[in-house]
This record gives sequence, C-alpha cells and structure tokens, in this order.
Amino acid sequence: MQLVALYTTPERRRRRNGTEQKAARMTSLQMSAKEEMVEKFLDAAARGDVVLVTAHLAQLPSVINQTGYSGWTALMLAARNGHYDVVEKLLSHGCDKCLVNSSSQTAYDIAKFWGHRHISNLLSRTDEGSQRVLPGSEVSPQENYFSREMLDRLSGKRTDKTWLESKHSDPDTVYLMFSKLNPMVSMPQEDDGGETKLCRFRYEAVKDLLQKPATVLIFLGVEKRKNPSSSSDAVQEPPAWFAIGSDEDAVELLKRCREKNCCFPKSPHRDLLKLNEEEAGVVAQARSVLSWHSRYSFCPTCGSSTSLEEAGYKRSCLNSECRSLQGVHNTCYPRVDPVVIMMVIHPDGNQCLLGRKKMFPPGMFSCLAGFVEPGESLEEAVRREVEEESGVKVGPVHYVSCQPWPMPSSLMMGCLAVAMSTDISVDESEIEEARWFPRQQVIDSMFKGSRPTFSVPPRQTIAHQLIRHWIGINSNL
Ligand SMILES: NC(=O)C1=CN([C@@H]2O[C@H](COP(=O)(O)OP(=O)(O)OC[C@H]3O[C@@H](n4cnc5c(N)ncnc54)[C@H](O)[C@@H]3O)[C@@H](O)[C@H]2O)C=CC1
Ligand SMILES: [Mg+2]
Ligand SMILES: [Mg+2]
Ligand SMILES: [Mg+2]
Ligand SMILES: [Zn+2]
Repeated sequence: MQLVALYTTPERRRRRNGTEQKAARMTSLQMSAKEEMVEKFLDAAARGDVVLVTAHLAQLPSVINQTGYSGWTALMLAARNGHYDVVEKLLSHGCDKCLVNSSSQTAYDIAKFWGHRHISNLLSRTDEGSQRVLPGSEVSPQENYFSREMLDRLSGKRTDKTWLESKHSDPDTVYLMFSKLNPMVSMPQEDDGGETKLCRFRYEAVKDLLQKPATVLIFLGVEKRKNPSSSSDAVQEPPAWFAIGSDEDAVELLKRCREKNCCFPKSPHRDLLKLNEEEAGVVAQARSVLSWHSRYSFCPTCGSSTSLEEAGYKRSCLNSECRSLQGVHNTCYPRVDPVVIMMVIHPDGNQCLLGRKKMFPPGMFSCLAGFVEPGESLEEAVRREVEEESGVKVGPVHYVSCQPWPMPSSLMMGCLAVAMSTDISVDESEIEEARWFPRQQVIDSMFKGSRPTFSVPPRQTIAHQLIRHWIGINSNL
C-alpha cells in the first residue's frame, strides 16, 4: 500500500507530489484567501489543534471536506496523526468520511494503517466476529435525498377545519401545483446553479381551483422555524404549505405562473432528482399522497365512492354499511410500500455484489432491491431477494438508513449484508447481470478515478449512498 508521509505545515505538505510541486511554486500572495484558509484549516487538523479547527468550521463551514493541495481532507490528516478529538469534532460537524485521497484511501484506511485503532474504531464502530466485514452504526445518521423534512407536518391540525380554512386564505400560505403527479417547476437558468425550483403560488392565484370538486388539496405542514427563540416568531405562525392536485389542462395551469421556464417534468425519475434537498423532501410527501388518491378513487373494501378527509390524509367510504367505517382500516389511509435495498459484501470483505436490470443505462450497476412481502422481516426480505435475484446466500444483515422514494410511494430501507456463498446465478426475468466488484474498482467508478469499468446510480439514490458507506467503513488493508 502506498501512503504519502505526513507533513505538519502547509509548506512541507505542498512539496510532496506533482500538484504540490506546482503549488510550491506559488507564493502565498498568489493563493486566494479561500485557499489560504483551507490550508490553515488542514494544518490545524494535522497538528491536532481542535480549537482552531472549530474556529475555522464556525467561520466557513464549507471548508470541512476540502482537500487543499495535498489531496487529503482534514479528517485524513487528523486520522494520520492520531488526533482523536479532531476526528470526533469533524464527524460531529457532519464531515464526509467516505472521501478518498489519490491512493484511494479513506480516513479509516489511513487510521488503520498507522495503527490508530481508537480512531479507526470511531470511524467504523467495528464489532467482533463477522462484523469484520460488516461494521456497525454510523457516527452521525445519514441523510438521503427525499428525506429532509423542512415542514412540521402538524398532523393534529388535519382535523381542525377552522384552522385549515383560515390557512387556505392566509396571504403567507404557499401552494404547490401538481398535474398528473408532477409538480410545477421552473427549470434551471444559467445564473441559479442549475437547480430546478418548485413554483410557489399564493391564495389569490389558485382560489378558483380550490372550489373545483376534482381538485385534491393536501395540507403538507407549516415551515419549521429556523430560529425558534426570535421574538417576532412567537406571535406570527410560520407559513402553511398545501399541495394542489389538479385535473385541469397542464398548459392552462402553466399560464398561472409568472416565473420563467415553467413546466411539469415529463420524467420524474430524472427531473425530480434536480431539486434542492428541502424541496425534494416536500415533493416526496406530496407526490406520494397525491398518487395514493389517484390510485384509490373508490373504496377498496366495497367499491363505493369515497370522500376526502383529514386535509387529504384519509378517504372515507360513503356507503354507511361498509366494514371500513367500523374500527381503523388501513385502506382509508395513504399507503407506503416497504422495499429493502442491500449492499451485499463478499465473505472476504473486499468485494461487493452489484447487479443490473435491463432497463438501466448501459454500463450501470446498482445494489439489489426488492419489495418486502407481508409477514416478512427486513432481514428475511434481504435474504430472500438476494437469493432470488443472484443465487447468493446471505447471513448477517445490518440496517443503515432509509429513503422515501415517491415513484410512487416506496420506503427504501438500506442494509449491509454479508454473503455466505459466492456463486452467482441470476434470475434473468429481473436481472441481466450480477457481479462481484473489488473495492478498488468501485472506488474508481464512484470517484471517476482511473479507467472506470462501470457506473453507479446518481448520488441522490440510496443505492449510491450505500456503496459510499461501504467504501467509507471497509478498508482493504
Ligand atoms: N432509490 C434507489 O436507489 C433504488 C430504488 N429502487 C426501487 O425499489 C423498488 C423495488 O425494487 P424491485 O427490484 O423492482 O423489486 P422486486 O425485486 O421485488 O421486483 C419487482 C416485482 O415484484 C412485484 N411486486 C411485489 N410487490 C410489489 C409492490 N408492492 N409494488 C410493485 N411491484 C411489486 C412486481 O411483479 C414487480 O415487477 C422499485 O420500485 C424501484 O423503483 C430500486 C433500486 C434502487
Ligand atoms: Mg429487485
Ligand atoms: Mg426481486
Ligand atoms: Mg420481490
Ligand atoms: Zn366501502
């Protein structure tokens, strides 16, 4: 294994490789203020100066994953030099522990190589036995795309008709417009960083739609307060958000919006992944509830018509004789489909099992996944789906994190699993090919290193995050 030796000052650090030699020719005057700050931050981490590291993070939080001229992050430098308190501080600020240096080493690899076991343990929380290939829980919980909750759902208000009505006409209330389950968005302009944004409407622009019987109105929640102690917040309620599902012609709906470049995305699987994290969370909630309404127009128990209640979170049967009106019936509430998605690790700990469906773009491989069946535990669903799709037998299963997937309403539960057998025999009806990929090959594909032999799904998918997670906690020493 090749490991670059460690330097303790920015000057010495820059002397090491090609990039660094180039940097060494630079005088500090030529460095931008930002670059200089990054170098000082990295230097503090390498020296174990936790006070200075904390000060830099407070001043410029984005510095946390920067690599500077050495190609090493602060976490790697602190891990190299055995500075436990700096590693702890960086992790508590949510640093990315999956990043690799030019030798494909994570901070975990580096800590392990230099014998800082207390740090490698902190980075992986490895247990004994089979956990050699299956490290345990994350230091900080992982947040996946579609998972962020910017709204407080206030489910207790769903039955408060007076409060809801007052919010309908409140000038601060935000309405989102959906047509055929897709939100109206303004497509990226050159000057806004390429982000798709939700079109937000006020009451005056949509009040006629609210009167139409075919319109579905969902109360999504109120904005979470960013600074709850501020005195003006105490008297003023934060804005409420609603989603409107309309059956009006999409072209007519678009005319209501004053923003430029508005549309209803044609390909949700692609276009809904371009929102910012907060808006993605709102879309996950709204789209799944609206899709439930579109698929469950009639009572699943007796086939009668239903009425929409509880601000869009319930459909009650209009047939007074119906069984669904006695007791609590899950047919009356929005559905969620549990799905397991798993990163299967080879018994040698250094390869993972990825598969591709026929519909995937050429060259793309992903984690295996499948719906949980009734009366089945997560662990059993993982074992069954992996064996069905690849013929590989799985032993221990660890839950990592989950992701709501609003196409239309899945909850993807991400797991790591250890294989007990290695022969592959794919279920050709679902999977075109499944293979064991060595860690180095996965790193090359993930970080676009040398000669990637395959591609992985985009960062917004939990599949991508599970693969990164494995790279971050599993060393190939
Ligand atoms: N976010 C991510 O990273 C990923 C998300 N996914 C999602 O996971 C879901 C499940 O993965 P698959 O491999 O397709 O599952 P799967 O391996 O269970 O096979 C799907 C088949 O199972 C049947 N099925 C059983 N229960 C079903 C239900 N409740 N809804 C629909 N079909 C059901 C259908 O015949 C369907 O064709 C997919 O909807 C896909 O969108 C899949 C991979 C990655
Ligand atoms: Mg599957
Ligand atoms: Mg399957
Ligand atoms: Mg299945
Ligand atoms: Zn009924």
